[in-house]
Amino acid sequence: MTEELTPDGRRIGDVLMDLKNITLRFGGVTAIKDISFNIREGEIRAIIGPNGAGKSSMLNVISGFYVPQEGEIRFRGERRGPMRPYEVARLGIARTFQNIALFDGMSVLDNIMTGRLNMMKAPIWSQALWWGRAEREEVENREQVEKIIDFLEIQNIRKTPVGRLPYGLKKRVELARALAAEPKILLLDEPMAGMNVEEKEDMCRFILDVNDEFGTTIALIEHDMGVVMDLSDRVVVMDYGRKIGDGTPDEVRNNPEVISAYLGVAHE
Ligand SMILES: Nc1ncnc2c1ncn2[C@@H]1O[C@H](COP(=O)(O)OP(=O)(O)OP(=O)(O)O)[C@@H](O)[C@H]1O
Repeated sequence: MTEELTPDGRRIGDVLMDLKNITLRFGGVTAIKDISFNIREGEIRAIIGPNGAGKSSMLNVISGFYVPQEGEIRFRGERRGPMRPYEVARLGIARTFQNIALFDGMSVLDNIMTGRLNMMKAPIWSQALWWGRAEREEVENREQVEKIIDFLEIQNIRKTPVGRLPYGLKKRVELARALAAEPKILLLDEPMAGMNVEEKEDMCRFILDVNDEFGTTIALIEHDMGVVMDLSDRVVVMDYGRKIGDGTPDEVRNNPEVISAYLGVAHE
């Protein structure tokens, strides 16, 4: 295994996911054009670009939700074919959504527990009868969920129905639910969208802490350039479905094509 230390002392390992020559079309629209990049173990990888650049499409390809017409995806060196959502979860990929997708009427605790559903191994009859393995699993699930609740500092709202929470906390609960699945790769779709400055700072801290404490690899899409540059180890820049930049935040910041295509637009 190759391992590198980042300037702030975090460990970045081998390539975890390798995407080669990915092309994705919707009818006549080519959302992704022949893009290759990889995600290394332990890193925080951002995908940025102007509106319509193809970022969400790319996140959906990574998560297995979209199957590209061309190209190859390897996860831990193994070629990944089309998969069902539960197979993706079993592989260790979890995500949050741009528009929060929680159960408003359910408590914070119950919402986070749903993140563990894919991990239940006991057969349904033993779950129904509450015996042996099912009971052990339930205890394990609760322990893991409690750990995450402590970690994300949401103990005081554990019984609150999610619908009553302010936006920033809902986003934190969504992060908690994704973490409950103990993912190898966590995909975050605009984790800071709609947040005020304080909520953004909290979210940034939690993302860094998750990466640090659990060693979770993180891929994210985010419009807030300050956040992206602060958080990420490497950044892929997309424009009109093409990749126009890929590198450290500094490399990307100084890439002329990126400046004209994206940063230029953002500062107009
Ligand atoms: N399900 C779909 N059906 C048809 N076209 C789509 C679909 N999803 C995305 N597209 C098109 O693919 C292109 C890329 O869209 P995508 O949503 O991936 O971009 P984006 O960079 O995430 O944009 P934004 O920042 O506005 O969310 C756009 O032209 C979009 O209209």
